[in-house]
Amino acid sequence: FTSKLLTLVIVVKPQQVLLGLKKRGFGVGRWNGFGGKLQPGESIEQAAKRELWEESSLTVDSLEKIGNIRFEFVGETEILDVHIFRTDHYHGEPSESEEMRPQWFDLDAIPFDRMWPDDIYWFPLLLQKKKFQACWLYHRQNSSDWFMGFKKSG
Ligand SMILES: CN1CCN(c2cc(NC3CC3)nc(N)n2)CC1
Repeated sequence: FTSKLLTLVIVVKPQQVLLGLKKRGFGVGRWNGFGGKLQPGESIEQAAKRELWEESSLTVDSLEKIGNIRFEFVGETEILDVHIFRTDHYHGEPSESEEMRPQWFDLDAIPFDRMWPDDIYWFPLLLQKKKFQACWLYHRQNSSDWFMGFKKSG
């Protein structure tokens, strides 16, 4: 198996969370935090800050590393190793990019039915400022329906 390092940044205000609607590419049509791949020579945190800026035009002083989820897909050999960050302090106003349309959501109105199915399991932990690790095994039936289960961690 090979693993691909990816970043995910969730921007939180006291009563709201910033999500972006993915306009193209992997996860198109789903609301998610902001993130992407690392460029050569970049640390994970540098990549996370860059992707946040590219996709939402927000800048941050600091990111808090709060989680790591590894996604395996039945029948595929590449594992997605997603490093998840939270920030409560940012600069600027969110604006639409080619990749993402940002929108603030009340914490009791997070659109889990239009997000990746794993999110409903770990978003509450992020909002409670808990740190977590998880492994998911996804079955990609066809382009639309996915189902998944915890993969024995390790
Ligand atoms: C740029 N990255 C892509 C992967 N990603 C994912 C993935 C994910 N589930 C995996 C089955 C796909 N779930 C969330 N919430 N984010 C973060 C952003």
